[in-house]
Amino acid sequence: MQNLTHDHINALLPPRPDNSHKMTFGHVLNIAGSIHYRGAAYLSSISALRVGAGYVTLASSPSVCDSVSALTPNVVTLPLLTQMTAKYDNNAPNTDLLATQIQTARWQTIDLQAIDKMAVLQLDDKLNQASVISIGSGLSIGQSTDQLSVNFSRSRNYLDNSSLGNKKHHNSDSDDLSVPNGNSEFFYALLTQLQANPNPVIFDADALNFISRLLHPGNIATTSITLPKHSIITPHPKELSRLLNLDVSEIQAKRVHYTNMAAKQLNAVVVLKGKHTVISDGEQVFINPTGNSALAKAGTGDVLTGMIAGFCAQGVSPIDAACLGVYLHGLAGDIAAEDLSQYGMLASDLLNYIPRAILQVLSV
Ligand SMILES: NC(=O)C1=CN([C@@H]2O[C@H](COP(=O)(O)OP(=O)(O)OC[C@H]3O[C@@H](n4cnc5c(N)ncnc54)[C@H](OP(=O)(O)O)[C@@H]3O)[C@@H](O)[C@H]2O)[C@@H](O)CC1
Ligand SMILES: Nc1ncnc2c1ncn2[C@@H]1O[C@H](COP(=O)(O)OP(=O)(O)O)[C@@H](O)[C@H]1O
Repeated sequence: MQNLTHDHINALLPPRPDNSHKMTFGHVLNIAGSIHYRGAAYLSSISALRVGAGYVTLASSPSVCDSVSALTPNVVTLPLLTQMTAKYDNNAPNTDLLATQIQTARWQTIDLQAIDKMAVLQLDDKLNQASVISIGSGLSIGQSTDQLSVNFSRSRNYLDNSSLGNKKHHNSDSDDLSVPNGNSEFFYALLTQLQANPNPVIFDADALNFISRLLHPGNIATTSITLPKHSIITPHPKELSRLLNLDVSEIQAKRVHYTNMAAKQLNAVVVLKGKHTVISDGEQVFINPTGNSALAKAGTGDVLTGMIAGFCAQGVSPIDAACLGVYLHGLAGDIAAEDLSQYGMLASDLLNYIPRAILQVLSV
């Protein structure tokens, strides 16, 4: 077990070669945000750029993409299935009915067919192109009203039934996994799609809650799931308690033990958030000394997810990216609190202090 230090973090910072271009520093695909959590999509996207990623694409519902674009010119957006949303969203909330309508429509309407294909291929291309994928910040666990989830689910149905590729069809009925609604189906489809992805994948917030539901349908642990090879998960204590099916008090009493255990069980880097955040890959364990109560404010976890993704995009290993992200996130909070107080700092303020934290680490 090791405490993170300035020197350690300084040594982990990725190089910035002079002879470089934006793709030298990697591409983050951030699947985030939903109708009530637009801020999370913004915070997790900008923070990836703030730590040096060259390019961030936000994949979300059209309305979230619009909101984020209105706030910042720095994020590229991928509105999922825009045309289908416009055509169908208000008319037919039933996913199966929609899938049928789409199947019918694509033979009747040449434009719609082209648009559908383009939209689905766009997302598939981005999954393959991205150097790192982050998923979950503000991705609502709500029921069928969640626009993004329903859209993605539709896109998978469409993709599976179309001639776009030889995608394996996910038949939820024949699966051990519980797939209780469209959102889980959406996440399961994404998880399946990501199995073969060789690049890091970061799961946060509601993505973790989906994983918990797959692990413990009806609170009975009946199955195991496999995360992509280079996964990082960033639970707060309640989220880890859901993942491990334990009480929060039990997790908090043995933070190092359970972080390590989860890392081994899920074969992932685990970041257990809170004061003295614990980071483990199942072998090494790091404890973070930075941060203060200014960070106990809505949205700071979304900033952390983006920071870790931004370092992964630059080719840093998952465990090192987690250490860099956590330490600099806390340090940015410490510097911000000197200016703004622990009372007054906002998650959006934290974004502006990330460069100062990096400068401080570079100065050792
Ligand atoms: N601007 C935006 O768009 C924002 C969007 N956001 C997005 O919203 C989504 C849902 O986020 P959320 O905050 O509603 O749910 P979540 O964090 O699971 O809390 C639920 C309950 O869990 C508990 N609990 C929480 N932390 C704990 C801890 N450290 N230790 C122990 N327990 C803890 C606590 O329950 P209690 O203990 O009070 O019973 C709490 O009431 C998510 O996708 C996120 O990305 C947010 O980031 C905010 C800004
Ligand atoms: N008292 C504290 N001291 C240090 N860090 C904290 C403190 N409270 C919260 N944090 C940090 O702030 C972030 C909060 O993340 P999270 O709980 O996911 O919030 P949200 O979902 O609102 O973004 C985590 O990185 C956590 O470690």
